[in-house]
Amino acid sequence: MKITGIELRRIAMPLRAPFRTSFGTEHDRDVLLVRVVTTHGDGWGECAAMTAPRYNHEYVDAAQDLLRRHLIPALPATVDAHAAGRALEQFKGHKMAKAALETAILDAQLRATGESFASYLGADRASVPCGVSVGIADSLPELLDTVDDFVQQGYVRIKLKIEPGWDVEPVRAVRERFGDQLLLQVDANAAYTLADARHLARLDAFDLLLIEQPLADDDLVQHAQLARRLTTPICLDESIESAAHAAAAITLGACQIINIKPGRVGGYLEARRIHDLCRAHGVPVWCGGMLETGLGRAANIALAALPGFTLPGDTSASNRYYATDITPPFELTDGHLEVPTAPGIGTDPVPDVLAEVTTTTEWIAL
Ligand SMILES: O=C(O)CCC(=O)N[C@@H](C(=O)O)c1ccccc1
Repeated sequence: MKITGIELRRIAMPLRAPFRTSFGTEHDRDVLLVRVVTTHGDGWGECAAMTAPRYNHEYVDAAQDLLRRHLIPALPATVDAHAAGRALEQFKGHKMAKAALETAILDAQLRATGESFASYLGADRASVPCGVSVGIADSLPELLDTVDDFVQQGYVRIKLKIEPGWDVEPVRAVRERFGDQLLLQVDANAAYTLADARHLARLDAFDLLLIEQPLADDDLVQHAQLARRLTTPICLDESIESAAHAAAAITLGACQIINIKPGRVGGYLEARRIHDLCRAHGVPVWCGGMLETGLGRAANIALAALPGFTLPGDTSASNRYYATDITPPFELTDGHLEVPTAPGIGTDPVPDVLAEVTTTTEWIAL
């Protein structure tokens, strides 16, 4: 497949409501989309990087700059997703920028061969159960109303963002209101230290599925020490940027579950490698989210349909974050989303909506 040019497009996506985590509050997403134009058709990739480097070290302006200056010029004239991945290995880090480019190339490649992401990646399900991520609220009543709304919509799992000062009480309130049957987990986004171990152990009383990324992203050893002091399984997110990281975390006992985000790990090929490794070790995985539009969401749903994804992911419906998605919306049915079956990622931007939200476009001829 020969690439004739690549479009770097920025879109402004206002969130339906502010989304607060331990590292800040998101009000809108400034999203970088990569469109690869090839001799066999187009492909789309969505960059997960946020406006500021708060989730991890990446941010969207840096991703676009890196794509323009280094990643796109490094692509071989004739390319497929594997060749692109190999070509980009010469550059350190910046997994989200690399993932967006590799995904766009994989999308173009699969649209040309007529194969869906789900089929190519090895999905074994036609729909996936969906969890939802609930931000830090201003009060317990507000939190309970939000959770109630999502439970009524049919979400099969609730994830609560936590931080010091907002952890045990919100979890206790949700458990008391919604009972012990509700699948419930928490996400700290690295807000705690090992000194908080005794406090975090108080969460063991609430039968949580997992506690996600309690400690710093670069500290597997302390996560392993914390794991020995909790009964709640530890799930890692920010700490796992590759299959090698996943192998080290499992070997050290730093986690019992892994949240796989294709952007964070450099793309869907590495995401599948992590899935395969975890499956071989009996480590459950689930698909995390970065507030993706329908383009990234479509590819994530396909990934979430692989056999080792045994826990509901953050693959929520489009309307969880956006009043109008740039693709036909993904809508929950009985707590599940249908896995796209059309070639490639299986969906396309709606031209008028995309034009409406576009802030800049940049064309790079190859
Ligand atoms: O549903 C989604 O797409 C978001 C799920 C979610 O909570 N993402 C978190 C996270 O740390 O995993 C997040 C990432 C980046 C920015 C905000 C929130």
